[in-house]
Amino acid sequence: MAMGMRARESVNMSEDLTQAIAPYATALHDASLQSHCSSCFHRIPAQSPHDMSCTMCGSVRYCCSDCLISDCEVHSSSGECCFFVKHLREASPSTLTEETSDIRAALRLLYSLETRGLVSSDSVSSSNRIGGLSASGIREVLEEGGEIAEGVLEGSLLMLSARKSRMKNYVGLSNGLTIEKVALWAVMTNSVEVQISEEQSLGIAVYGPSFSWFNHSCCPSASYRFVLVPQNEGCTSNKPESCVVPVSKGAAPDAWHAWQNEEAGFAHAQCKYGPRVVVRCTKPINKGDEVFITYIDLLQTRCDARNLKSPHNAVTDPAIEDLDNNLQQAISEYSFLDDSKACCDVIESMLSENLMNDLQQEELSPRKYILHPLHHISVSSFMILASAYRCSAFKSSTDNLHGENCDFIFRMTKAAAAYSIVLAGATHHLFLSECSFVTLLSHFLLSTGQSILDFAECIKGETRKNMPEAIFSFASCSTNSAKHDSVRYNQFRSTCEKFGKPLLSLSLQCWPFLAQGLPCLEKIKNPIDFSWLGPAIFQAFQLSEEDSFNLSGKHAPATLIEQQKECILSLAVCCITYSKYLARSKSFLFVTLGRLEESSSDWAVKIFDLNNGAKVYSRIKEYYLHFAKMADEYDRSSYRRSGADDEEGGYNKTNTGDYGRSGDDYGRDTGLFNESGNDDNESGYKNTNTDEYGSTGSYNKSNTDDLTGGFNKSGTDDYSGGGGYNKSGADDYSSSGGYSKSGTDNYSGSGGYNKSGNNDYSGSGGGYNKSSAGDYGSEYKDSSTGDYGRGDEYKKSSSDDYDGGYKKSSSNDDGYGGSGYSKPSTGDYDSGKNASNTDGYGGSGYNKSSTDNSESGYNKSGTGEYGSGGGYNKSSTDNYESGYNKSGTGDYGSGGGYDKSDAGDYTGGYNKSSTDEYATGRGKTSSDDY
Ligand SMILES: C[S@@+](CC[C@H](N)C(=O)[O-])C[C@H]1O[C@@H](n2cnc3c(N)ncnc32)[C@H](O)[C@@H]1O
Repeated sequence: MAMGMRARESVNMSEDLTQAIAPYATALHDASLQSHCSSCFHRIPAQSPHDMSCTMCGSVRYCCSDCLISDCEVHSSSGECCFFVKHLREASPSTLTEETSDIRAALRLLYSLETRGLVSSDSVSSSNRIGGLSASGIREVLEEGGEIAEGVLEGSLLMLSARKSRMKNYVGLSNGLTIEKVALWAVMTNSVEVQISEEQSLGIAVYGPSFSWFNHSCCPSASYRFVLVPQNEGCTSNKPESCVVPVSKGAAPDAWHAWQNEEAGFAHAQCKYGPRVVVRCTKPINKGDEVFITYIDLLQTRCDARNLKSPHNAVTDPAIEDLDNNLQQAISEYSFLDDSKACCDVIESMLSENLMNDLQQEELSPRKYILHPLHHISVSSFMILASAYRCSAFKSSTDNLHGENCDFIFRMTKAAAAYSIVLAGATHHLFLSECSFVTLLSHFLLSTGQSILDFAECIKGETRKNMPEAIFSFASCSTNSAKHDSVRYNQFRSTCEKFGKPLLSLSLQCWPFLAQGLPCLEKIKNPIDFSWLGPAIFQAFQLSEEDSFNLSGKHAPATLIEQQKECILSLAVCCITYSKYLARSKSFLFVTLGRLEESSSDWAVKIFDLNNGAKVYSRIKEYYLHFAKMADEYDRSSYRRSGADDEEGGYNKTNTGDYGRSGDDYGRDTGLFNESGNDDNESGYKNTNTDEYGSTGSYNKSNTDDLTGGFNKSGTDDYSGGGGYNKSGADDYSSSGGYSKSGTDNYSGSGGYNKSGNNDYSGSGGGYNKSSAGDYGSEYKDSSTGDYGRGDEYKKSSSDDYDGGYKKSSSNDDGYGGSGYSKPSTGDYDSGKNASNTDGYGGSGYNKSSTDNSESGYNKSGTGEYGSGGGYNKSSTDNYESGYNKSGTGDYGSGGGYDKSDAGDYTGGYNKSSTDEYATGRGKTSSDDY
C-alpha cells in the first residue's frame, strides 16, 4: 500500500498547496544544538538575556521561556534528555562523533505518536507504517545487514536505553522488530532537512501524512519551504485549506486515522513552535494529478554522460565514475590544504582532458565516452571552480591590501565570472525544458551577476570601498509575493525567453574574452545556448548574425575594450534582474528572495563607475529599465486581486460586486473567473453542497458528484468508514485522472514502481538508490549519478543553493551574496562528496553521512581534522569588506565548506539546500508496492 498526494483542484504555478504544516518531531543537528533553539529553531543571539538550557543534560538550549516550556516535556519524556546524559557519559570517542539527530528525532516522534495514541504494535507490524508514515523496507534492510542495518540496530538500542526509565510498557513487534527500530527507520525515510534562508541545514523534521505522503519525482510539480514561528508568522502560507488530498492504493485504516488526527490539528497543538513546512506547486497542476516533490538533486538526474556512439543515450560507465571519484578526491585534498588555486588547477586539468570539444570531432576520436558540459560532473566542477576562483581572488585581495597582486586577482575574478556564466547557462538550458530548475537558475544567475560585478570592480582596479558607485533601485519590481502567487504559466515562459535573448547575446560578446586562457572554457563555444553540442541537445535560441559571428570565434578580443566593459556590466544587470524576476514570480520566499531583500526592501544594484562612468551608467540604466519593463509588463498582464490594483488592468473586483471571498484570485489561468465559497469554476468543477473535504477526514464525496478528470470513484470505492478517501485494491487510478504517474515514472510493467533513467529506487535500503554507479550497500562509493541508497543519507532541504560555492553564513556579506552551493550538514556536496557534520569536517567540504563508509575511496580519519568550521579556512586577518565579507563575529564556523583559517569562514562552502531534497532517504525500497 502506498500513499501519495494529488490536487483536488486545478492550480496554477506558484500557489501554495498546503497550509503551514507543523511537524510531528524535530531535532537540531548536533552542530546546531548550542547555536539554535531546540524548540523554534531560531538562532540564539550571542548575548541573549533569555537564553536558557536544560538543567539536566545541558545539551539543548532555548531562546525564551515559551520555547523552553513548550519543549521541555517532549525533551525529557521522550528520553532525549536521558539519551544526552547517557550518550555523553558512556559513548566512546568515536561514537560521539556520529550525528545523533536521527535518533533524537525518532525518540521525539515515538513520544509524540504515543501520546496521541497513534502507535499500536499490531498496526505497525501489519502495515509497515507508524503514525501513518511509511516504514516500508525495514525488514529487507535488516535482513541484508550492512552499515545501514547496523545504524538502525545501534540507534534503536540507544533509543531503548534512553526510553527505558520512562517507558510504561515495552512494545515488541514480530520478527525481531521493535518499535524503536521502526520509528528510527520512519525518520530515516520520511524526515527532511530543515533549511531556513541561506543557512546550512539546521536539523531535521518529520511531518505527518499531509507532507510525508508526497512522493518523489525527477520532474517534480511542487517544492517546499520552511517557515519558523513565531517570528516569521507573517511568512506562513495564507492558504485557507489544503489543495491536495491523499490518494492510496489499498486500504489503510491506521494511515487514515493518522491523517485525521493531523487534520484535526494535533501536530500544531503539540509542536507549537517547530519549523513549519509549506508545499507550493512549481507548475500548473490539473485536478486529480498526483503532486510530486523531489527528494534529490535535480542536476544529478539530468546531467548525464553521453555515449558518443549513440548520442541520444545516457550512459554510466566505470571510467566516468573513476573521473568523478578522482575529482571529488582532488577537491577534498586541496580543500584540506587550503589551496583553492591548486584545487582549480587539478580540476581543470582533469576536466579539460575529458570535456567534449566538438561533437562532430569527438565522434571521430577513438575514445568512447566523453563529458559534455551538461554532464553533472562538468556542472559540479563548474560550481567548484567558480567558487574556488572567487575564493582565491578574495584571499589574494585580502592578503595584498595594497594591490600588488592585481594581475592575479584579475585572472581569478575573470575565471570565476566565466565559470559562473557557464553554470547559469547550463541551468538555463535545463530550465527551458524542465521548469523545476527555476530555483537553481535563479540562484546561479544571481551568483553570476555578483561574480561579474566582482570582476567589473577588478577591472577598475580599486576596492569596492573606495569606488564611486551609482545605486538605483528596482522600485518598480515590487516584491509583494501575494501579488504574484498566481501567474500565467505561458507568460512566465515567454518572459523567460525574453530574458534569455539578451543573456545569450551579452554572454556571447563577453565570452571570448572571459574564457580566454581557461582551457576548459575555451572548449565551450557558447555558454548559454548548448545547441552546438549537437542535435540531441535542445536548441533554445535563434542566433542573430552578430551572435553567430561571435560564436564562430573568428574574432577573439584579447584586450578589454570599452564596449566589452559595458557589455560585462550589462550582463551582470541582466543576470541579476532575471534572477530577481524568477525568484519573485515563483515567490520562492526563501533563499533567493531573502538574499535579494537582504538589507532593504528596495533592492539595489551597484553599478561601478568605469573609465567614462556617466556614459556607461546611462547605458546600463537603459538596460536596467529595459529588463525591469520586461518584468513589469509581465506583472501588469498577470491577474489582479483587489480594487487597489485596478489601474493596471487585469480583472478588477469592485467594492459592490461580490466575486466571492476577498482572497479569491481573479483571472488565474483563464483570465476571468469568479470563485465563490468553495466552488472552483476554473475547470468546470462544481463543488456541491454535499461534498465534503475534510470534516471527517479526507476526501468524501457524494454519489452524485462528478469530478471528471479528478477523483473518480469506482463502484468498489469506499469513501465511508473512517471518512477518508479509501479505495479498494481493485481500483485503478492510472487511466482517467486517478493516481497518475508522471512522465518518467513507470508503474506499469511488472506491477511495481519502475525507475526511469538512471534512478533506482530498488536498492537495499529503501532510499533513493542510484543505478549501478553508486552503491552504498557495503561501502561508500561516490559516483557520478549520486547515491541515495540507504534511505537516509543524501538529504538536502528545499532551499538549496548552488550558487557560488565557498560560502559564508547568511548574516555576512562575502560577495557571494549568501549564495554558494549550500546544502545542509548531513548531505553535503560542498566540494564534492560530503559527509555529515559528525565527520569532523564541520559539515563542509568533503562530508559524508554517518553511515557512509569510504573504505574504497576517500577515507576520512576518525575524528576528522578539518577543524570546526569545515575545509577551507581563511586566516584571521582577512577583511572581506570589498567582496567576500565575513561577519563581525567572524564565524562561518559551524557548517562551512571552503573555510579560511582562524576567524574567517565560508560556512558551508558548497552548500545546497531546500529545493533539493534528499530528505533522509525518502527512498523507496524494492518491497514498495505501487
Ligand atoms: C516520504 S514517503 C512518501 C509517501 C509514501 N509513498 C507512503 O506510502 O507513505 C517516501 C517513500 O515513498 C516511496 N516513494 C516515494 N516516491 C516514490 C515514487 N516516485 N515511486 C515509488 N515510490 C516512491 C518510497 O518508498 C519512499 O521511501
